[in-house]
Amino acid sequence: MATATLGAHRCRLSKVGASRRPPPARVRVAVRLRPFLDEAAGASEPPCVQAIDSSSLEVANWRNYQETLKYQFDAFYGERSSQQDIYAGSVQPILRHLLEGQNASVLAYGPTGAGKTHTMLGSPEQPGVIPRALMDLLQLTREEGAEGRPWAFSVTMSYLEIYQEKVLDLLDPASGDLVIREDCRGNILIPGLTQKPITSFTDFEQHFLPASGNRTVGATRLNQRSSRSHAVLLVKVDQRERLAPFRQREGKLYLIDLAGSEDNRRTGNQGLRLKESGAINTSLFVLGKVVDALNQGLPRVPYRDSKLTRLLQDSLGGSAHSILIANIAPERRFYLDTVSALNFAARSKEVVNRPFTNERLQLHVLPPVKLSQKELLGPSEEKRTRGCEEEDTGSLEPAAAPAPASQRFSPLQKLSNMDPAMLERLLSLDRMLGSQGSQGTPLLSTPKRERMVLLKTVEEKDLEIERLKMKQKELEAKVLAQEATEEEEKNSLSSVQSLSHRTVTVAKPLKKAVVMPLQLIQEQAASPHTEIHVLKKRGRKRKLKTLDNSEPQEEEKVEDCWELQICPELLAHGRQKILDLLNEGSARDLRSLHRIGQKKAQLIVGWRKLHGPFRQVEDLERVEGISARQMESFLKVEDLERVEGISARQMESFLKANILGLAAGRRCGPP
Ligand SMILES: Nc1ncnc2c1ncn2[C@@H]1O[C@H](COP(=O)(O)OP(=O)(O)OP(=O)(O)O)[C@@H](O)[C@H]1O
Repeated sequence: MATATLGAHRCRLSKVGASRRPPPARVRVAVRLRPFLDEAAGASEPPCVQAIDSSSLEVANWRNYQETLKYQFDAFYGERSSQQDIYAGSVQPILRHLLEGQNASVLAYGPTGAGKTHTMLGSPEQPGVIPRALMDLLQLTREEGAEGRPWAFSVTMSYLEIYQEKVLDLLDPASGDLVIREDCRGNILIPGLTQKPITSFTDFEQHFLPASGNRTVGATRLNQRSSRSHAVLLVKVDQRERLAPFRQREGKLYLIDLAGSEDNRRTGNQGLRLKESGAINTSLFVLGKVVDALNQGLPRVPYRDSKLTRLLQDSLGGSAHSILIANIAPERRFYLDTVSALNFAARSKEVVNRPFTNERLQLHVLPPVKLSQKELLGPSEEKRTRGCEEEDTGSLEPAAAPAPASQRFSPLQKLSNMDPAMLERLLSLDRMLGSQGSQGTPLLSTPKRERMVLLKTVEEKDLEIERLKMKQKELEAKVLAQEATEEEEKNSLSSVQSLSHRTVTVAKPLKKAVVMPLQLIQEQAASPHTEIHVLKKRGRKRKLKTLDNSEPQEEEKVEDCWELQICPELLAHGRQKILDLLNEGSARDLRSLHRIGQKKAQLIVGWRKLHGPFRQVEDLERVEGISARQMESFLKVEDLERVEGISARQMESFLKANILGLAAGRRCGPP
């Protein structure tokens, strides 16, 4: 007895960065054998497929009837298996991933007439995977999203078919061929595809049943109601965290009933049917090539060679938990189709996906809009007397259908000359209050006076945070400078010449309250230590000593001389930060730099106004006293012409004092 050894290659994904890649999840493969459609035929001929156990089967080898081909899958469902067996055994377990913001897909594959539509759709008496999954998913989201649970859920559905390489919206058949796109994270999108919100199974049926009627089916010799297209039901589960940090997740479930591969000698297809069959077979052929490319780790996976594979890009070798249900028929006349479907299934089981949680933090930073004091304070006294409600909704219209998000925030937009970070916090606060139920008073609906008080409090807190951050930066720089001095002393004392450098792990600075995309946070987390190399011996320096009023004289003793050596990346980063500060910082910001007092800060600002931006940090040396005339026209600060600029000698110590501190603060985000 020979055993098939198919799909022996392990799939290697073409993307790099293995350490940060999500854990792999192999495409799971189940095989379902449909019963004989004609019982009489079943009684007279044995099925061409034999079950071995619940996950393996054997097929006679047509080249040598003394042999059988054995196949091992994740599950094998025999003729007597019910719709519930397939659903509970293979599909239900992946639904939970959707509630974790991950993608999942179920594909029914197999030759025409082998039972794909029966498996996916079923009948009212024997509902298939689609109605069962929807029923469970809606139930799950209801339970998990109940009041008091951390997440709120919303579910939407879209339904499309790929017919002769056209993507058609089954919920809006008039929309024409749609385009498939990919976002920056590799998610496949179809702009313009109808999305219907569904909250109950009745909702789902209301949309799904008529849309199913729009699917292209036709009669062939092998199937009276043969699907002439690939049908894709997309169910999106959006979830929103009710409390801070207000994460949002999106999980997508693809339920796909593929059109069957067709041998046109047996289907007797002609004309349109033949053309349809050509498109179906071509896309299934490309599907096979995609699976092979993934298995062999080829650098190019031909996803774009057909609409079907383009759509399945994030399900095969992509980000979804995928299950392939290969449907096969027992009749001998299906033998070759059966072996070919089993071979495809065996290859697919080697494909490895990398599902990840599709999560982001809510960030609606509004562009700052400068408004007059009058606009800031809202309508006039006279208008104020009309009542807070009208004023605070920012509209004279009575409350109607919920406005789009951008409009809902319009009252806050009036105050948007504030720091965007503060606005974001307010919006989050508002959403939090809003999500507490209709009784809660969202911040934006509070009377203006209270709102202003709240805004002021938040502003004060932000200022305090800023002050603390400045202080922290100063302390960090001091500690580093002190460490450097201690090290210098230590090295001088021990006179260990061989020591060329030492590595210091910079104390982790407090995190700045910046909302960052999860991916960015993960990337930053991947480099846990910031290393600065300090104290490289430069040589020996003669110490000069001044004797009385005479000229400086050389002292006999020579001292070791040490210099800071910072890793070049950090050095460049620190310099850039200083440069940014010099070009964009206010006089107050500039004072956060070491060796820059109030007057020098004003001088720099004045210089910038006169001469344009600094091109490099060293341009500071060019800063010198500004003439009284220039001062009058630009600064109106009388005594700056007496302030000296920064000399070349001061420059070195200025850089040392500042670069280290600023570079050490690199993980805190932009200045
Ligand atoms: N497990 C099953 N039990 C009973 N009848 C089945 C089963 N599977 C399929 N059938 C019946 O077999 C016939 C063909 O099935 P179906 O239309 O699902 O095939 P298909 O693979 O979707 O074909 P096509 O690719 O041409 O659309 C249908 O009449 C269906 O009811």
